[in-house]
Amino acid sequence: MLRAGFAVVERRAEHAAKYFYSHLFWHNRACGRCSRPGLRPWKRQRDRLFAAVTEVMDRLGDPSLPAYLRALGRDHRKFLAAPEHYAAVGASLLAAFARAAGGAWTAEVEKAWCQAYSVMAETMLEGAAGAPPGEPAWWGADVVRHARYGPDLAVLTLRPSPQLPYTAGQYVSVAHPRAAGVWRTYSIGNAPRADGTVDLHVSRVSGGPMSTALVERTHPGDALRLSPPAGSLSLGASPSGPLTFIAAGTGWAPMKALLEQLAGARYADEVRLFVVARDAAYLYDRPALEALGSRLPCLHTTFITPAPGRDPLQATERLMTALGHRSHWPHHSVFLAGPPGFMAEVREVLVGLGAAESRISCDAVPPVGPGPRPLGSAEWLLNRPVPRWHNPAARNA
Ligand SMILES: NC(=O)C1=CN([C@@H]2O[C@H](COP(=O)(O)OP(=O)(O)OC[C@H]3O[C@@H](n4cnc5c(N)ncnc54)[C@H](O)[C@@H]3O)[C@@H](O)[C@H]2O)C=CC1
Repeated sequence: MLRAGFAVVERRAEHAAKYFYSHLFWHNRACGRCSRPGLRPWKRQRDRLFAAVTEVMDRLGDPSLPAYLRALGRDHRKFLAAPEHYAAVGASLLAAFARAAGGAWTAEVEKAWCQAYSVMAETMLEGAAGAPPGEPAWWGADVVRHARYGPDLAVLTLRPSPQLPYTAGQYVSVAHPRAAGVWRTYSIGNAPRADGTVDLHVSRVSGGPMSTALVERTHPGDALRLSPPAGSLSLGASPSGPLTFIAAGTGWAPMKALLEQLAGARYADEVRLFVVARDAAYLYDRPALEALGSRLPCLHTTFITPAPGRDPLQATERLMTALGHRSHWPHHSVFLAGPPGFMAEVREVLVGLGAAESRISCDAVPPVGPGPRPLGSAEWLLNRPVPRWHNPAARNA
């Protein structure tokens, strides 16, 4: 019943999202300043709200749902989310769903949604209350270095205080004083260091407030905020056997962190690395890679870019060819990071080449750019899109 009700609402997602935010801000004007809808395009707001609810719908009945909601609640501490905010959001969400669903929103559907929402909110609050003792809701982090690589790329080195506990491959959400009310997720681009600093690799997204602020308007001395680290991408307790790492664009960041960890462990088995970039100028971290190669002699790196003047996606085609020329995929553990479309495509090809699905590790990343054009209902019915994966343990409203 929950799914049926939501399916009707989803077809009028934009309308429901507009109604939701208007209702929420109208009825809770005192707490609405942090993310007034006018600050962000509706389409993107709609995508985030519905990606989050869709994720919950997809996991209904799945034993992983409570853990997912607890992680979401723990992460929402950075918004200072209190029980009264959950109640306000629930009231507005149900009002918006009822409005969008029209006659399909029966008393039974409403009752089922009320019950489901209160269980979800309680589980999230439980997650918030169960955060490790002493864990702050966010970390302050000073920018100690800001390196630009062309107009659209930067690597920032931050010093969080207190020290941020994390494992190689994890990510954090970032808030910036010049992008009010926005939290965005970035993978940490280094294995834990003795001095506690962390690197974030940022590719500017056109119209993206956070990536633009981080690339263009951030300087040493600026103070950012970081959420608790999250994500399940990891080498595991004792990696063994041949390993393949595939990175596209700034997806290089978590791969670099994992490779640094391997180098620290003096890993000696075969390690392949494919670095894919939209052009040669985006192979921005070659000196670090060379240094890594000298610490990890078993590392074999292939750089892949499109032919000069060709579409950036040609790099993905070239990668596929290169992957096809390699063998022994059933024995390789594969680690993957990059744009969501890239990861989906590569995963499919790897499985076709014989790689074991259970040995392919990646953290899905929600889109940071504008979403696709909303579907018309006919298109929706004929070709219902696969919901975009949203990992709320990390990715934020
Ligand atoms: N943990 C993770 O998985 C991480 C993911 N990312 C994501 O990686 C992306 C990096 O963005 P940029 O550095 O600007 O990369 P980009 O847009 O320059 O893309 C790099 C290459 O990826 C391939 N590619 C891009 N979109 C594709 C698609 N839809 N289908 C197939 N291949 C595609 C192309 O070959 C392109 O040359 C962002 O979406 C970011 O969210 C970034 C860091 C960590």
